[in-house]
Amino acid sequence: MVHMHALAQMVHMHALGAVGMQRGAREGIYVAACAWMMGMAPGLHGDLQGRRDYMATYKVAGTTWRPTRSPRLHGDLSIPAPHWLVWLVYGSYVTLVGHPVCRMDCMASYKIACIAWRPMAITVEFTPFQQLIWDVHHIDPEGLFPCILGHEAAGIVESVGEGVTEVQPGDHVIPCYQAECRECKFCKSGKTNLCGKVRTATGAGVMMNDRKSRFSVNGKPIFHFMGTSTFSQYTVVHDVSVAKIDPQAPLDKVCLLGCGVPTGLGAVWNTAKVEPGSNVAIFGLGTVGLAVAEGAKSAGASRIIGVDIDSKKYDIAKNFGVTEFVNPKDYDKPIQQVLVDLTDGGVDYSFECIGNVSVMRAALECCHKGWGTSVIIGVAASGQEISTRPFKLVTGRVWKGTAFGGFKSRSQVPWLVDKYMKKEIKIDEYITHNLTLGDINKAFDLMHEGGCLRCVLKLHE
Ligand SMILES: NC(=O)C1=CN([C@@H]2O[C@H](COP(=O)(O)OP(=O)(O)OC[C@H]3O[C@@H](n4cnc5c(N)ncnc54)[C@H](O)[C@@H]3O)[C@@H](O)[C@H]2O)C=CC1
Ligand SMILES: N[C@@H](CCC(=O)N[C@@H](CSC=O)C(=O)NCC(=O)O)C(=O)O
Repeated sequence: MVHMHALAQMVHMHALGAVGMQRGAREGIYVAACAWMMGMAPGLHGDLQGRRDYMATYKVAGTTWRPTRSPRLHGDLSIPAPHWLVWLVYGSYVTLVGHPVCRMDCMASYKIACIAWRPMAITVEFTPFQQLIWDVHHIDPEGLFPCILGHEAAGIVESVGEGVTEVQPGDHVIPCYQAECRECKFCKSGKTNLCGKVRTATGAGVMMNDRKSRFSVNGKPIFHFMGTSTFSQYTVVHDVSVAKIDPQAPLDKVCLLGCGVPTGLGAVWNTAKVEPGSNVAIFGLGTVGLAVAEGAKSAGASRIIGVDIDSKKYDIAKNFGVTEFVNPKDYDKPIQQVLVDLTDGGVDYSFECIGNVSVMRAALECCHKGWGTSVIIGVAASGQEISTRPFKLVTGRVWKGTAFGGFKSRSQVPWLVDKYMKKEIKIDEYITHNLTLGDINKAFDLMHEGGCLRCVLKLHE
């Protein structure tokens, strides 16, 4: 009973938009409202017919939506059936095209909302719908749809469930897809930042206590995503999945500390433990790769070689510490050989920040014999496998991986926020675009053109 009660601990946070609200099963928690815009006609872009009286954003400054009833006690949303199609297609698109879509979408703080299933359909060019559905399940068994996407955000606690002690309504928080319970085998090991307490539930898109979702549309459950589902104005997360942060910190900036920036910094500081004077190669100069560069520079690396197929990345990468740039397209020989030749036998540390298994091999093989360490950060499509000659490991190279840069989320995200407030780490520099939700397609275009690192989407001006 006690155990069940503990599992029921949750936090209700109003962060972004939301989707349907549902009374919590046992814990008396309620949530959410919807955030999608009512102004546009449903149809091509899949606008949803949310019930206006549940457009509850009453604690969100500047909102035009006002609840006529408490969002805590009522509600579901009414979504016309055809929009499920849009939603599923969008979900498939995210899964197939990969994390850039998710990640871009996830940039949000309170005053900001992203809606997972809105206009994305227009960018989908895949054809057979059934094939898409098959791919959703085939490519990523954890990619359950329909769901509310989003995992990189910041917000304010709206209400808490019984037994929640570490956060209170009004607290500023960053949701943590990597939880930290401090009591499971993983947390107590001192060897990892992974947490086992709610992982099986978050991987299955449900809450831990009753294995059910807190979101629904027309009575049909909508899955949670990564235990966060931050593309909504309100969300429901486990209490072990929020880090309480300095209330002075600007939420529309520190939302980036929910994933990519800590991952890059932590890969260097916690996972690789780069020493002063090291040679470092970074494959992929998106936000994660640039955060690796920033971390490597602060760790005292002497050479930081950025590798990217987009030469435009070099100019920006210099500002994060990259000292040299290599575009694999400029060479006939394998990129690992290019790097070995450039560095008198190989680099001390390499980081794969793309999610490409061929590049992961190159990143390992460009490491110096005897000691070179390669850290896999990129998330490959589910089912993909890495390979190399075992001899590469026999002769002293080390292959590692990292999730959230090895940071213990609840303990260390507040520390990262403080470092940002003291100007010891960058955040603003990763935000290349600030757009409104209505411009979300433009944001996707920018991202695909390679000109966008992180785009923060505002729901309302
Ligand atoms: N392990 C973890 O905890 C986390 C992993 N990730 C993963 O890290 C990866 C990077 O994320 P972002 O920086 O946000 O992505 P991004 O899409 O912004 O950046 C990727 C970069 O790789 C470059 N690139 C693509 N193919 C390449 C190739 N063959 N050779 C060289 N460069 C190539 C692109 O031009 C781009 O600059 C993703 O796979 C993401 O899922 C992100 C956050 C946390
Ligand atoms: N479900 C995928 C693997 C997804 C994955 O590796 N996720 C990363 C976070 S990516 C952030 O943008 C991660 O840290 N995972 C650790 C975890 O505990 O989930 C698959 O099945 O391949």
